[in-house]
Amino acid sequence: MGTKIRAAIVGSTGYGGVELIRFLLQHPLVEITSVISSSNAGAPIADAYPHLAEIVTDRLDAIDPALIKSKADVVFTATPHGVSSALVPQFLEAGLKVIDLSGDFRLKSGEVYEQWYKHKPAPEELIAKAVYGLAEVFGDEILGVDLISNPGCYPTATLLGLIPALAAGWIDPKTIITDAKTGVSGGGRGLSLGFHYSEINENFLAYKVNKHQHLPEIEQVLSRIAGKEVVTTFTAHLVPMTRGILCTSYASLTEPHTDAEFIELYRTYYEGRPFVRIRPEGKVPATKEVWGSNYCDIGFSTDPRTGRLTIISVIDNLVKGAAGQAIQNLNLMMGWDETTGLTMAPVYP
Ligand SMILES: NC(=O)C1=CN([C@@H]2O[C@H](COP(=O)(O)OP(=O)(O)OC[C@H]3O[C@@H](n4cnc5c(N)ncnc54)[C@H](OP(=O)(O)O)[C@@H]3O)[C@@H](O)[C@H]2O)C=CC1
Ligand SMILES: CC(=O)N[C@@H](CCC(=O)OP(=O)(O)O)C(=O)O
Repeated sequence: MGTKIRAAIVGSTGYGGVELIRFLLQHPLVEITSVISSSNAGAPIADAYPHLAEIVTDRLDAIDPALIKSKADVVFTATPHGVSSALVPQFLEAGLKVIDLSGDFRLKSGEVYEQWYKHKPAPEELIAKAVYGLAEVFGDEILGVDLISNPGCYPTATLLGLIPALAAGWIDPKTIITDAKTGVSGGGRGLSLGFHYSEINENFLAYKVNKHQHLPEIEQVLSRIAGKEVVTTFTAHLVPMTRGILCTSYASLTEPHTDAEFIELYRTYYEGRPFVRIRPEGKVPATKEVWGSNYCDIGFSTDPRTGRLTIISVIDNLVKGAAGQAIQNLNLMMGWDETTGLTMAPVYP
Protein backbone atom coordinates (compact mmCIF):
# COMPACT_ATOMS: atom_id res chain seq x y z
CA MET A 1 0.00 0.00 0.00
CA GLY A 2 1.34 3.49 -0.94
CA THR A 3 1.82 6.46 1.38
CA LYS A 4 -1.35 7.76 2.93
CA ILE A 5 -2.58 11.19 1.99
CA ARG A 6 -3.01 13.68 4.83
CA ALA A 7 -6.42 15.19 5.46
CA ALA A 8 -7.53 18.23 7.47
CA ILE A 9 -11.13 18.90 8.50
CA VAL A 10 -12.40 22.44 9.02
CA GLY A 11 -15.67 22.46 10.98
CA SER A 12 -14.64 19.23 12.67
CA THR A 13 -16.80 20.05 15.69
CA GLY A 14 -19.97 20.00 13.56
CA TYR A 15 -22.06 17.00 12.54
CA GLY A 16 -20.65 16.83 9.02
CA GLY A 17 -17.11 17.14 10.39
CA VAL A 18 -17.50 14.46 13.04
CA GLU A 19 -18.97 12.08 10.47
CA LEU A 20 -15.93 12.71 8.26
CA ILE A 21 -13.76 11.74 11.23
CA ARG A 22 -15.71 8.49 11.80
CA PHE A 23 -15.26 7.36 8.20
CA LEU A 24 -11.71 8.63 7.64
CA LEU A 25 -10.55 6.70 10.71
CA GLN A 26 -11.46 3.54 8.72
CA HIS A 27 -9.93 4.73 5.44
CA PRO A 28 -6.82 2.74 4.51
CA LEU A 29 -5.31 5.50 2.33
CA VAL A 30 -6.02 8.60 4.43
CA GLU A 31 -4.62 9.89 7.70
CA ILE A 32 -6.38 12.68 9.57
CA THR A 33 -3.58 15.12 10.41
CA SER A 34 -5.54 18.18 11.53
CA VAL A 35 -8.97 18.70 13.07
CA ILE A 36 -9.81 22.37 12.99
CA SER A 37 -12.10 24.72 14.86
CA SER A 38 -12.70 28.45 14.50
CA SER A 39 -13.96 28.78 18.07
CA ASN A 40 -12.16 26.17 20.21
CA ALA A 41 -8.58 25.89 18.97
CA GLY A 42 -6.29 24.27 21.53
CA ALA A 43 -8.99 22.12 23.13
CA PRO A 44 -8.98 18.34 22.67
CA ILE A 45 -11.67 17.31 20.21
CA ALA A 46 -12.92 14.83 22.83
CA ASP A 47 -14.15 17.88 24.81
CA ALA A 48 -16.68 18.44 22.04
CA TYR A 49 -17.21 14.74 21.34
CA PRO A 50 -16.50 12.44 24.32
CA HIS A 51 -17.30 9.40 22.14
CA LEU A 52 -13.96 10.06 20.41
CA ALA A 53 -11.95 9.92 23.68
CA GLU A 54 -8.76 7.85 23.24
CA ILE A 55 -9.63 7.38 19.56
CA VAL A 56 -8.80 10.90 18.34
CA THR A 57 -6.38 12.48 20.78
CA ASP A 58 -5.55 15.56 18.66
CA ARG A 59 -6.15 19.07 19.88
CA LEU A 60 -8.13 21.34 17.62
CA ASP A 61 -6.05 23.55 15.32
CA ALA A 62 -6.93 27.12 14.40
CA ILE A 63 -7.75 28.07 10.80
CA ASP A 64 -4.36 28.94 9.35
CA PRO A 65 -3.94 28.04 5.66
CA ALA A 66 -0.11 27.89 5.87
CA LEU A 67 -0.22 25.63 8.94
CA ILE A 68 -2.85 23.41 7.31
CA LYS A 69 -0.74 23.17 4.15
CA SER A 70 2.27 22.10 6.26
CA LYS A 71 0.19 19.29 7.77
CA ALA A 72 -2.20 18.21 5.02
CA ASP A 73 -2.67 17.54 1.30
CA VAL A 74 -6.44 17.83 1.19
CA VAL A 75 -8.89 19.81 3.29
CA PHE A 76 -12.57 19.14 3.85
CA THR A 77 -14.56 22.29 4.60
CA ALA A 78 -17.61 21.24 6.61
CA THR A 79 -18.47 24.86 7.30
CA PRO A 80 -21.65 26.94 7.01
CA HIS A 81 -22.79 28.60 3.80
CA GLY A 82 -21.09 31.98 3.47
CA VAL A 83 -18.05 30.74 5.43
CA SER A 84 -16.73 28.24 2.87
CA SER A 85 -16.78 30.91 0.14
CA ALA A 86 -14.26 32.96 2.16
CA LEU A 87 -12.06 30.05 3.31
CA VAL A 88 -11.79 27.93 0.16
CA PRO A 89 -9.90 30.55 -1.94
CA GLN A 90 -7.25 30.76 0.80
CA PHE A 91 -6.84 26.97 0.91
CA LEU A 92 -6.55 26.69 -2.86
CA GLU A 93 -4.06 29.55 -2.85
CA ALA A 94 -2.01 27.65 -0.26
CA GLY A 95 -1.86 24.66 -2.63
CA LEU A 96 -4.38 22.40 -0.92
CA LYS A 97 -7.03 20.29 -2.62
CA VAL A 98 -10.49 21.14 -1.28
CA ILE A 99 -13.74 19.26 -0.88
CA ASP A 100 -16.43 21.67 0.27
CA LEU A 101 -19.59 20.38 1.94
CA SER A 102 -21.48 23.69 1.91
CA GLY A 103 -23.71 25.15 -0.78
CA ASP A 104 -21.22 27.89 -1.68
CA PHE A 105 -19.82 26.34 -4.88
CA ARG A 106 -22.80 24.32 -6.13
CA LEU A 107 -24.73 26.93 -8.10
CA LYS A 108 -23.05 28.10 -11.30
CA SER A 109 -24.74 31.52 -11.15
CA GLY A 110 -23.58 33.86 -8.38
CA GLU A 111 -26.79 35.84 -8.82
CA VAL A 112 -28.97 32.77 -8.24
CA TYR A 113 -26.81 31.85 -5.21
CA GLU A 114 -27.30 35.30 -3.68
CA GLN A 115 -31.05 35.15 -4.28
CA TRP A 116 -31.49 31.78 -2.49
CA TYR A 117 -28.70 31.81 0.12
CA LYS A 118 -28.71 35.53 0.97
CA HIS A 119 -24.90 35.59 1.06
CA LYS A 120 -22.32 37.14 -1.23
CA PRO A 121 -21.27 34.53 -3.82
CA ALA A 122 -17.81 32.93 -3.96
CA PRO A 123 -15.34 34.28 -6.58
CA GLU A 124 -16.69 33.63 -10.06
CA GLU A 125 -13.57 31.81 -11.32
CA LEU A 126 -13.74 29.35 -8.43
CA ILE A 127 -17.44 28.68 -8.95
CA ALA A 128 -16.57 27.91 -12.58
CA LYS A 129 -13.69 25.67 -11.52
CA ALA A 130 -15.63 23.69 -8.87
CA VAL A 131 -16.76 20.22 -10.00
CA TYR A 132 -20.18 19.18 -8.72
CA GLY A 133 -19.56 15.88 -6.97
CA LEU A 134 -22.69 13.86 -7.56
CA ALA A 135 -20.45 10.85 -7.84
CA GLU A 136 -22.72 8.37 -9.66
CA VAL A 137 -23.60 10.90 -12.38
CA PHE A 138 -20.57 13.17 -12.78
CA GLY A 139 -17.89 10.87 -11.33
CA ASP A 140 -15.97 10.90 -14.63
CA GLU A 141 -15.25 14.65 -14.21
CA ILE A 142 -13.59 14.33 -10.80
CA LEU A 143 -10.18 12.66 -11.31
CA GLY A 144 -7.34 15.05 -10.47
CA VAL A 145 -9.41 18.18 -9.84
CA ASP A 146 -8.55 20.66 -7.03
CA LEU A 147 -12.01 21.73 -5.90
CA ILE A 148 -15.08 19.59 -5.44
CA SER A 149 -18.42 20.99 -4.43
CA ASN A 150 -20.22 18.25 -2.54
CA PRO A 151 -23.94 18.11 -3.40
CA GLY A 152 -26.65 19.01 -0.91
CA CYS A 153 -28.31 16.24 1.05
CA TYR A 154 -31.79 16.62 -0.45
CA PRO A 155 -30.46 17.07 -4.01
CA THR A 156 -28.44 13.86 -3.67
CA ALA A 157 -31.48 11.76 -2.81
CA THR A 158 -33.83 13.58 -5.20
CA LEU A 159 -31.48 13.60 -8.20
CA LEU A 160 -30.30 10.00 -7.89
CA GLY A 161 -33.98 9.06 -7.84
CA LEU A 162 -34.92 11.08 -10.93
CA ILE A 163 -31.94 11.21 -13.27
CA PRO A 164 -32.06 7.82 -15.05
CA ALA A 165 -35.76 8.24 -15.91
CA LEU A 166 -35.23 11.83 -17.04
CA ALA A 167 -32.11 10.99 -19.07
CA ALA A 168 -34.04 8.22 -20.85
CA GLY A 169 -36.93 10.59 -21.61
CA TRP A 170 -39.39 8.29 -19.79
CA ILE A 171 -40.79 11.07 -17.59
CA ASP A 172 -42.04 14.53 -18.47
CA PRO A 173 -39.77 17.09 -16.73
CA LYS A 174 -42.60 19.64 -16.48
CA THR A 175 -44.53 17.31 -14.16
CA ILE A 176 -41.87 16.49 -11.56
CA ILE A 177 -42.78 17.10 -7.90
CA THR A 178 -40.67 16.00 -4.92
CA ASP A 179 -41.86 15.68 -1.38
CA ALA A 180 -38.86 15.20 0.96
CA LYS A 181 -38.42 14.49 4.66
CA THR A 182 -35.29 14.77 6.78
CA GLY A 183 -34.12 14.02 10.29
CA VAL A 184 -33.01 16.83 12.59
CA SER A 185 -29.24 16.26 12.22
CA GLY A 186 -29.70 17.94 8.83
CA GLY A 187 -29.87 21.20 10.74
CA GLY A 188 -26.37 20.74 12.21
CA ARG A 189 -25.21 20.78 15.85
CA GLY A 190 -25.98 24.43 16.56
CA LEU A 191 -28.90 25.22 18.81
CA SER A 192 -32.14 26.69 17.52
CA LEU A 193 -35.68 26.77 18.77
CA GLY A 194 -37.24 24.55 16.09
CA PHE A 195 -34.90 21.69 17.00
CA HIS A 196 -35.66 21.58 20.75
CA TYR A 197 -37.03 18.21 21.84
CA SER A 198 -40.34 19.69 22.94
CA GLU A 199 -40.76 21.51 19.63
CA ILE A 200 -39.99 18.62 17.28
CA ASN A 201 -40.99 15.52 19.27
CA GLU A 202 -44.50 14.29 18.22
CA ASN A 203 -44.38 16.92 15.47
CA PHE A 204 -44.01 16.88 11.69
CA LEU A 205 -43.75 20.02 9.61
CA ALA A 206 -43.01 21.45 6.19
CA TYR A 207 -40.47 24.27 6.04
CA LYS A 208 -38.97 26.80 3.58
CA VAL A 209 -41.94 26.03 1.29
CA ASN A 210 -41.01 27.04 -2.29
CA LYS A 211 -38.00 28.85 -0.78
CA HIS A 212 -35.61 25.99 -0.01
CA GLN A 213 -32.00 26.67 -1.10
CA HIS A 214 -31.80 23.19 -2.64
CA LEU A 215 -34.46 24.00 -5.25
CA PRO A 216 -32.11 25.85 -7.65
CA GLU A 217 -29.49 23.10 -7.17
CA ILE A 218 -31.99 20.39 -8.14
CA GLU A 219 -33.19 22.47 -11.10
CA GLN A 220 -29.63 23.18 -12.27
CA VAL A 221 -28.84 19.47 -12.49
CA LEU A 222 -32.21 18.38 -13.91
CA SER A 223 -31.81 21.07 -16.61
CA ARG A 224 -28.32 19.82 -17.44
CA ILE A 225 -29.58 16.24 -17.79
CA ALA A 226 -32.70 17.20 -19.77
CA GLY A 227 -30.75 19.57 -22.04
CA LYS A 228 -33.38 22.28 -21.46
CA GLU A 229 -34.57 24.40 -18.56
CA VAL A 230 -36.46 22.40 -15.93
CA VAL A 231 -38.41 24.01 -13.10
CA THR A 232 -39.81 21.84 -10.36
CA THR A 233 -41.67 21.74 -7.06
CA PHE A 234 -39.78 20.53 -3.98
CA THR A 235 -41.06 20.60 -0.41
CA ALA A 236 -38.87 19.83 2.62
CA HIS A 237 -40.27 18.37 5.85
CA LEU A 238 -38.73 17.82 9.26
CA VAL A 239 -39.35 14.47 10.98
CA PRO A 240 -38.56 13.70 14.64
CA MET A 241 -35.71 11.29 13.90
CA THR A 242 -31.97 11.88 14.04
CA ARG A 243 -30.71 10.77 10.61
CA GLY A 244 -32.18 10.02 7.24
CA ILE A 245 -33.81 11.53 4.19
CA LEU A 246 -36.71 10.03 2.28
CA CYS A 247 -37.73 11.66 -1.00
CA THR A 248 -40.94 10.81 -2.79
CA SER A 249 -40.84 12.10 -6.37
CA TYR A 250 -43.78 12.01 -8.77
CA ALA A 251 -43.76 12.51 -12.55
CA SER A 252 -45.98 11.71 -15.54
CA LEU A 253 -44.75 9.00 -17.88
CA THR A 254 -44.13 10.06 -21.48
CA GLU A 255 -45.08 6.55 -22.63
CA PRO A 256 -46.26 3.42 -20.76
CA HIS A 257 -43.55 1.53 -18.84
CA THR A 258 -43.79 -1.11 -16.14
CA ASP A 259 -42.06 -1.22 -12.75
CA ALA A 260 -39.87 -4.01 -14.12
CA GLU A 261 -38.74 -1.81 -17.01
CA PHE A 262 -37.86 1.03 -14.61
CA ILE A 263 -35.89 -1.36 -12.45
CA GLU A 264 -33.95 -2.55 -15.48
CA LEU A 265 -33.36 1.05 -16.66
CA TYR A 266 -32.00 2.12 -13.25
CA ARG A 267 -29.89 -0.99 -12.73
CA THR A 268 -28.28 -0.40 -16.11
CA TYR A 269 -27.71 3.34 -15.45
CA TYR A 270 -26.09 2.64 -12.07
CA GLU A 271 -24.12 -0.44 -13.15
CA GLY A 272 -20.68 -0.37 -11.53
CA ARG A 273 -21.88 2.21 -8.98
CA PRO A 274 -22.19 0.10 -5.83
CA PHE A 275 -23.67 2.78 -3.58
CA VAL A 276 -26.97 2.91 -5.46
CA ARG A 277 -29.17 -0.09 -4.78
CA ILE A 278 -32.41 -0.61 -6.69
CA ARG A 279 -35.15 -2.47 -4.85
CA PRO A 280 -36.93 -5.39 -6.56
CA GLU A 281 -40.49 -5.05 -7.89
CA GLY A 282 -43.09 -4.20 -5.26
CA LYS A 283 -40.51 -3.05 -2.69
CA VAL A 284 -39.59 0.47 -1.61
CA PRO A 285 -36.80 1.43 0.81
CA ALA A 286 -36.93 2.97 4.30
CA THR A 287 -34.41 5.33 5.90
CA LYS A 288 -33.33 2.75 8.48
CA GLU A 289 -32.11 0.50 5.67
CA VAL A 290 -29.29 2.98 4.86
CA TRP A 291 -28.65 4.36 8.38
CA GLY A 292 -24.98 5.21 8.94
CA SER A 293 -24.00 4.05 5.42
CA ASN A 294 -23.16 5.61 2.06
CA TYR A 295 -25.99 3.85 0.20
CA CYS A 296 -28.80 5.48 -1.72
CA ASP A 297 -31.66 2.99 -2.06
CA ILE A 298 -34.39 3.50 -4.66
CA GLY A 299 -37.77 1.84 -5.32
CA PHE A 300 -40.58 2.47 -7.85
CA SER A 301 -44.26 2.19 -8.41
CA THR A 302 -45.95 3.09 -11.70
CA ASP A 303 -49.66 3.76 -11.64
CA PRO A 304 -51.43 2.94 -14.93
CA ARG A 305 -54.57 4.73 -13.65
CA THR A 306 -52.83 8.12 -13.48
CA GLY A 307 -49.96 7.49 -15.90
CA ARG A 308 -47.61 8.63 -13.16
CA LEU A 309 -44.45 7.18 -11.64
CA THR A 310 -43.69 7.37 -7.91
CA ILE A 311 -40.01 7.11 -6.95
CA ILE A 312 -38.89 6.59 -3.36
CA SER A 313 -35.21 7.31 -2.63
CA VAL A 314 -33.50 7.23 0.75
CA ILE A 315 -30.08 8.23 2.08
CA ASP A 316 -28.43 8.99 5.40
CA ASN A 317 -28.12 12.80 5.23
CA LEU A 318 -24.82 12.79 7.10
CA VAL A 319 -23.23 10.04 5.00
CA LYS A 320 -24.33 9.90 1.33
CA GLY A 321 -25.78 13.39 1.91
CA ALA A 322 -22.52 14.83 3.29
CA ALA A 323 -19.38 13.10 4.68
CA GLY A 324 -19.67 9.76 2.85
CA GLN A 325 -20.16 11.32 -0.57
CA ALA A 326 -17.31 13.76 0.21
CA ILE A 327 -14.99 10.80 0.83
CA GLN A 328 -16.35 9.01 -2.26
CA ASN A 329 -15.38 12.18 -4.16
CA LEU A 330 -11.91 12.17 -2.58
CA ASN A 331 -11.53 8.56 -3.77
CA LEU A 332 -12.51 9.54 -7.32
CA MET A 333 -10.28 12.64 -7.19
CA MET A 334 -7.32 10.45 -6.24
CA GLY A 335 -8.12 7.70 -8.76
CA TRP A 336 -8.91 5.14 -6.03
CA ASP A 337 -11.82 2.71 -5.96
CA GLU A 338 -14.81 4.89 -5.02
CA THR A 339 -15.82 2.55 -2.18
CA THR A 340 -12.47 2.78 -0.33
CA GLY A 341 -13.12 3.35 3.38
CA LEU A 342 -16.87 3.45 2.84
CA THR A 343 -17.93 -0.18 2.82
CA MET A 344 -19.48 -0.20 6.30
CA ALA A 345 -22.89 -1.88 6.27
CA PRO A 346 -25.85 0.18 7.51
CA VAL A 347 -26.53 0.05 11.27
CA TYR A 348 -29.64 -2.04 11.98
CA PRO A 349 -31.90 -2.01 13.95
N1 LIG B 1 -25.98 18.18 8.49
C1 LIG B 1 -26.22 17.69 7.27
O1 LIG B 1 -26.97 16.71 7.12
C2 LIG B 1 -25.57 18.28 6.07
C3 LIG B 1 -24.80 19.43 6.13
N2 LIG B 1 -24.26 19.95 4.97
C4 LIG B 1 -23.47 21.18 4.98
O2 LIG B 1 -22.23 20.93 5.62
C5 LIG B 1 -21.79 22.10 6.32
C6 LIG B 1 -21.63 21.73 7.78
O3 LIG B 1 -22.89 21.31 8.28
P1 LIG B 1 -23.08 20.69 9.72
O4 LIG B 1 -21.87 19.94 10.09
O5 LIG B 1 -24.39 20.05 9.74
O6 LIG B 1 -23.15 22.03 10.60
P2 LIG B 1 -22.78 22.24 12.12
O7 LIG B 1 -23.49 23.47 12.52
O8 LIG B 1 -23.00 20.99 12.88
O9 LIG B 1 -21.20 22.51 12.06
C7 LIG B 1 -20.62 23.57 11.36
C8 LIG B 1 -19.25 23.83 11.95
O10 LIG B 1 -18.67 24.92 11.25
C9 LIG B 1 -17.81 25.61 12.14
N3 LIG B 1 -17.93 27.06 11.91
C10 LIG B 1 -18.97 27.87 12.23
N4 LIG B 1 -18.72 29.14 11.89
C11 LIG B 1 -17.48 29.13 11.35
C12 LIG B 1 -16.64 30.15 10.83
N5 LIG B 1 -17.03 31.42 10.76
N6 LIG B 1 -15.42 29.78 10.36
C13 LIG B 1 -15.02 28.50 10.40
N7 LIG B 1 -15.77 27.51 10.91
C14 LIG B 1 -16.98 27.81 11.37
C15 LIG B 1 -18.28 25.29 13.55
O11 LIG B 1 -17.19 24.77 14.26
P3 LIG B 1 -16.18 25.66 15.12
O12 LIG B 1 -16.98 26.71 15.87
O13 LIG B 1 -15.55 24.66 16.00
O14 LIG B 1 -15.27 26.26 14.10
C16 LIG B 1 -19.30 24.19 13.40
O15 LIG B 1 -19.02 23.09 14.22
C17 LIG B 1 -22.88 23.17 6.09
O16 LIG B 1 -22.52 23.97 5.01
C18 LIG B 1 -24.10 22.34 5.77
O17 LIG B 1 -25.01 23.05 5.02
C19 LIG B 1 -24.40 19.34 3.78
C20 LIG B 1 -25.15 18.20 3.68
C21 LIG B 1 -25.81 17.62 4.81
C1 LIG C 1 -33.26 20.09 8.93
C2 LIG C 1 -32.55 21.11 8.08
O1 LIG C 1 -32.58 22.29 8.34
N1 LIG C 1 -31.88 20.63 7.04
C3 LIG C 1 -31.13 21.48 6.17
C4 LIG C 1 -30.42 20.59 5.21
C5 LIG C 1 -29.47 21.36 4.37
C6 LIG C 1 -28.04 21.18 4.75
O2 LIG C 1 -27.70 20.53 5.69
O3 LIG C 1 -27.09 21.76 4.10
P1 LIG C 1 -26.75 21.85 2.59
O4 LIG C 1 -27.58 22.94 2.04
O5 LIG C 1 -25.33 22.16 2.56
O6 LIG C 1 -27.05 20.50 2.01
C7 LIG C 1 -32.04 22.42 5.37
O7 LIG C 1 -33.14 22.02 5.01
O8 LIG C 1 -31.58 23.52 5.06
